[in-house]
Amino acid sequence: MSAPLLIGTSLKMYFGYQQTLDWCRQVADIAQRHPAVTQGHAALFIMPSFPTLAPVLEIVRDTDIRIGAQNLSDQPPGAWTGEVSAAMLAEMGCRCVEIGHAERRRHFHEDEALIAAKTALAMAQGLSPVLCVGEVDEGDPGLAASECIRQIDSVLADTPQPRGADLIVAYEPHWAIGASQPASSEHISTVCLKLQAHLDAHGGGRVIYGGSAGPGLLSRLEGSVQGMFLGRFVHDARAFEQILDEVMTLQAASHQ
Ligand SMILES: O=C(CO)COP(=O)(O)O
Repeated sequence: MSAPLLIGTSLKMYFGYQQTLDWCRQVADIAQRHPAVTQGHAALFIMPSFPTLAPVLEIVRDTDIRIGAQNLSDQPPGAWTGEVSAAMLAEMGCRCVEIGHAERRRHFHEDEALIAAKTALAMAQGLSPVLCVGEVDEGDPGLAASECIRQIDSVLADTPQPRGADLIVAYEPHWAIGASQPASSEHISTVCLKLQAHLDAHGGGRVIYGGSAGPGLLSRLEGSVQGMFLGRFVHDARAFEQILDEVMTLQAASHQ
């Protein structure tokens, strides 16, 4: 059987505390009964805000949903007021962590050296980095892929290989985040296939797409991505279910 499609989301800073827990209960319920998940065709991950990590880990305890943080410190534990270490995230049961999102690069001036340090610490603690890469402005997909490969190589230069499935690269063109619709399917497929070929040749990893993704997109991408990184368009948890329905349809089609 092929590897499960990765279907994940970051809740960013949209939801309140109780709202996050309620939404996670809904998704956990979907995960426990949807055949895409129970038959191993989809693997889910959720990245809620820091204060909700502990109760969310408890909510998903009887599921295979992976929980991750949206950020971590670039430093080992110590005198870093307000920061959260990779070690603590791993200890509490997180299995992945988001690194280098466009919003953190833009608003918090995160550069590649910082993103590389966070990635190395996450990997050392056994957390799967969800490493976000993407071009700033809309343009040629070949150039976009080259820019993303440059970002990947810069960040991963000093991390050990093979990385296998532990590395998730989220291709998120900055211009398609928070937009009314995702990048074109042709653009996404061209870039993601190039990134996947690059990872396959350099230590492994899996490429997923994010940026105004929602129901319907996975089907249009015809197998050119290993999953999706979702935002606003799964704030209604029923959209998660629709996307898992698509996973089942794709799975059935691949056996015809
Ligand atoms: O940045 C994203 C996921 O991390 C995408 O967010 P939106 O789907 O809301 O544009």
